[in-house]
Amino acid sequence: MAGKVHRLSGEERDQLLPNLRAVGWNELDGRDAICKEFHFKDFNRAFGFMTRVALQAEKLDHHPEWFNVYNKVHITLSTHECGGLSERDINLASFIEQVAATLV
Ligand SMILES: C[C@H](O)[C@H](O)[C@H]1CNC2=NC(N)=NC(=O)C2=N1
Repeated sequence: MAGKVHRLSGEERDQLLPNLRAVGWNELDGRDAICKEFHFKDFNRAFGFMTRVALQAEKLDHHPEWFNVYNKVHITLSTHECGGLSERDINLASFIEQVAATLV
């Protein structure tokens, strides 16, 4: 993804975050980032999910911080380039939701 990224303004957050909060994304304490834990039926589904997210992340050059144990995947999104939340995180979170909806 080329181009400048900026940290979301208060107004942008008011506009973009409620949809993600509604589906279980939370803002971190002490860090400008969002996170969510996904639960799948088994490891196979969890890893299938991660594979699909990984391929998209690579395409977007925007990578999740994540932790997997068996059927759980905990994901944190933030943009290093601007030191906080940007539109890229919102876009990747939306994609992640679409993938999860087909696998949970
Ligand atoms: C050089 C490379 O494009 C950058 O480091 C990319 C890679 N993946 C990234 N992933 C995330 N989550 N945030 C970034 O700012 C970021 N930057």
